[in-house]
Amino acid sequence: MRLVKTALTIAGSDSGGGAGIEADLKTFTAFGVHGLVAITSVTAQNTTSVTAIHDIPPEVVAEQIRAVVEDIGVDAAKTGMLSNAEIIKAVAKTVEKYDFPLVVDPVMIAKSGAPLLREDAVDALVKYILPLATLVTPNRFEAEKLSGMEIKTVEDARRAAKKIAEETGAKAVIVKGGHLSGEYAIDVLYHNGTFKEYRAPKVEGCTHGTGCSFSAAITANLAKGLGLEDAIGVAKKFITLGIATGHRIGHGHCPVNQSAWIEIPAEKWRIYKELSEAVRKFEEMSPVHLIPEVGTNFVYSLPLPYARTIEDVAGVKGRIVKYGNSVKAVGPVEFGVSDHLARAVLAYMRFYPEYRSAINVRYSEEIVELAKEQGLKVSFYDRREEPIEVKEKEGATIPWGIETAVKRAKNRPDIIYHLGDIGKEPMIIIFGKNPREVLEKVRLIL
Ligand SMILES: Nc1ncnc2c1ncn2[C@@H]1O[C@H](COP(=O)(O)OP(=O)(O)OP(=O)(O)O)[C@@H](O)[C@H]1O
Ligand SMILES: Cc1ncc(CO)c(N)n1
Repeated sequence: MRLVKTALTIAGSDSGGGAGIEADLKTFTAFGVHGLVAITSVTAQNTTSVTAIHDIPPEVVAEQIRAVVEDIGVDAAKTGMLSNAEIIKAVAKTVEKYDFPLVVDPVMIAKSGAPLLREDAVDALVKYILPLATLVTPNRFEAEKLSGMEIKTVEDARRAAKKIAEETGAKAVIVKGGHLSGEYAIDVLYHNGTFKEYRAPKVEGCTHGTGCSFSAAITANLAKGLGLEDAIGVAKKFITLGIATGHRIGHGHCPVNQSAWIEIPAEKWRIYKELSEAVRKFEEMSPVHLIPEVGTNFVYSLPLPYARTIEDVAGVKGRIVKYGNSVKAVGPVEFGVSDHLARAVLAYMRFYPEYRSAINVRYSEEIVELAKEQGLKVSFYDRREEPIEVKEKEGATIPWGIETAVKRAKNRPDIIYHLGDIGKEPMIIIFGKNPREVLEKVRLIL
């Protein structure tokens, strides 16, 4: 028995690695599915344009499908860019022999505006491929073309989805709402005579390859045995995260980040382990005189672009406190449990993205002097200089303070302190790339 599930993508290559086969393979990997490919066309493409297209001979496309189905086996498949009518016919003739679910992304035009399907091939797509589809995933413009209707609202999208399903014989149709206006990205599924809506807040981010990655995510989850509606639900979460966390590369539409789905949980686990270990070592050092009245926290953030809010920063729940002659972590390491120190590290990362860990310790002139003697760079901010608009904005003091201190220093400061204010204890914050480096700096001042 084969333990790993397999998914096949029949699509074009995007040299920019954002859409097409490349997006599909990364998506399959993110879901733990073994990816198989049948390349239909090679495009020279980046985030701004498509500059060349070289179609693969139809018989070679068909042979790629046959080769993997007959040896390895395919649990689910998708089509992307099919480019011309001959490739469409060859693909249809080949896949109709097999019974795996087929997701059809009716790719017509790239985000950059380049046509990826010949005008005269739309009819072939409708005639030969759509009747074989378990699901068709048109965006607004593709759905307009396939239904002959104008689509401006979710209500229009519903009518178009139903019409496309009824006219083409596709088992289900989801009209994607990425290109409709509004606060939410709403996709409308028509399946078994009923409608279902999938909605997510529209996010600012990277949208090259959204359609490919979305349909690949549905395909991967069908391969894993999920029902259609559940597979779409997972894919919707996946694509929203991928858009929000895209790396800003290139000069045009930056690509969806398919890795976020697995990278974030994996990083969180590493952070949990490293920080827990460092907290244990800090307790062993028993630095009672370093613990301020409000207690110490020790934080470690996800890397950028994943570090967005305090929920992305791990800290010690209940902080680290004095306990007789020793120091003790009150609770375990968790994400989202630090407020002040998490904001400080997020603010610091805007200037020094690799410095993701910090600890706060009691302020005293001696500690600051000792740190300087040990060669640590020190900067500070004065809460009394805080502009009124910053004071009035919830959670703005610390980012302002860190920014002020960073800008005041000539070189990157290892330590930032402030002298407190009415009702605010003065404090020292020590920064490092990771908890181990932070602990080394703590040792220097012990
Ligand atoms: N800004 C956004 N915020 C959240 N979700 C979005 C956004 N843009 C698109 N989506 C979602 O991404 C998925 C893909 O939809 P979209 O309409 O962008 O596909 P597409 O136009 O085919 O993409 P492609 O660029 O690959 O051609 C859908 O679930 C859609 O709702
Ligand atoms: C190869 C390829 N397939 C699909 C898309 C969809 O955007 C693209 N840009 N490039």
